[in-house]
Amino acid sequence: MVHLGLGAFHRAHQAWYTHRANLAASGAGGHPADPSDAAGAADAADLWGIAAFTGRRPDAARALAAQGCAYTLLVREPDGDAAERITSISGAYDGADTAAWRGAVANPRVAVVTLTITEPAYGATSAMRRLADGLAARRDAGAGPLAVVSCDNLPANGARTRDAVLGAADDPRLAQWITDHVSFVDTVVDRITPAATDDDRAASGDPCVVVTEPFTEWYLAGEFPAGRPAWEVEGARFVPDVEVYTRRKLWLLNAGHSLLAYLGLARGHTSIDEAMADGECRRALDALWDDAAPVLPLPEREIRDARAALVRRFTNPRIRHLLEQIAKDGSAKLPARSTPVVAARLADGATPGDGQLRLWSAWLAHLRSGWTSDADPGGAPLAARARTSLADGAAAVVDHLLPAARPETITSIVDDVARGAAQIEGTRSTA
Ligand SMILES: NC(=O)c1ccc[n+]([C@@H]2O[C@H](COP(=O)([O-])OP(=O)(O)OC[C@H]3O[C@@H](n4cnc5c(N)ncnc54)[C@H](O)[C@@H]3O)[C@@H](O)[C@H]2O)c1
Ligand SMILES: O=P(O)(O)OC[C@@H](O)[C@@H](O)[C@H](O)[C@H](O)CO
Repeated sequence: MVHLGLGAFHRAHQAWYTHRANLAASGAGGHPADPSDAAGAADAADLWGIAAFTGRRPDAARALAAQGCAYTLLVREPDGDAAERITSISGAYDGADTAAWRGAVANPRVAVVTLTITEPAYGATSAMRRLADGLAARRDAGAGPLAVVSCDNLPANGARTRDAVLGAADDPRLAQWITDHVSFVDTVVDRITPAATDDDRAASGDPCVVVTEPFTEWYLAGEFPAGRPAWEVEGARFVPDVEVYTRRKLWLLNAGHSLLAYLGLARGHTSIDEAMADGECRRALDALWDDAAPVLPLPEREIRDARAALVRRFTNPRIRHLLEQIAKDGSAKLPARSTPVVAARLADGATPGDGQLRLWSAWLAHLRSGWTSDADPGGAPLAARARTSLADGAAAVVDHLLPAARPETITSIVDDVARGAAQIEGTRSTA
């Protein structure tokens, strides 16, 4: 396997599933061969190794390579940590090392490329060019078909990757080769994995430690023309279509996270569990979920259970998920987390939903006071307008989140969003 985006989540999720699949295959577990080394050990045929590339900076690759690519996964249970040594990553590389990248993707023993490159990367050209470049090297090497598996929090992430990579392939013959040989798998991934802290590193004695929660989920839909690890060993589910799971995850968990982040920051909180202890945030979360429930194509009972499970996960005081981390890149995240709910409600003749608009208001308040260009480069034009006035900011937010709505609908939503932000800020909506 090859991975792009060597962050915390990949190491808590795909690398862990692969590690466990290796353990099951070998009976004992072992360190697999590095797929970037074309002459790598053939005796590890049943084990899967991951050549993992960082996306933007070399630091994570250097630190991991310096310790032989193995690291500690701390699974934070409510009453203590369970530590596991993960050995599925077999090589860690600076993403800027284009020779290593091309060599890895072109290796005929590589069957799967996974991605965790964050949501904005799908609208930017650099990551998709890199992927197209690797696939061009694979075509030139005659290395055959493979699967590309996006593991980012986006609806139809496989289809979205395919469209973006075809857009980045300037040569039509490469685009045709990709269409004929590359399968883009849609996924829904779930495991709350906050960035590790200095305390976590000191306590574990591992500079590359990853901290995560016990819960984990992975739905996949698509073909693996060159094979794959037995991820089902740990419960990964291969399904014909992931759409319903996508909606449940993005509309409940991720939208809830974004609401708690923007409202929680405005109310002086630092982490998800702190925001959950604030009655005002909890009521806002319930209202957000109440709005999503009627347009979620799931039995009522399933939605109730999913909400209860999320309350348990969000209130885990041992997972300190920082609101600042979740608040990043709102301009790329909210169109997937809230827009479809509001659009579906409007299409059903319902109101946009006060709970959803509270999220939009909280985001507007954040654009006015908490936004920084490195935390959300794509939000710059919105923040500029938001800082001019609440009314202009509300219009910019609604334009961004609901570009196709009817003018009379927009006018009333803009007013509501401005009023909500004024209330969060304790100012007047005309300010
Ligand atoms: N952390 C979680 O709880 C979680 C859970 C489910 C899904 N995810 C998905 O995984 C993504 C990464 O989360 P994380 O916790 O690993 O974050 P992280 O900050 O630890 O790592 C992000 C990785 O993405 C890379 N990256 C960023 N922009 C890129 C670009 N333009 N091109 C290539 N690589 C790029 C970075 O270099 C880094 O390796 C999230 O954005 C989300 O879509 C995360
Ligand atoms: O990772 P992001 O930046 O897409 O979103 C922040 C969180 O909402 C997210 O990481 C969740 O923790 C995760 O999606 C849980 O599976």
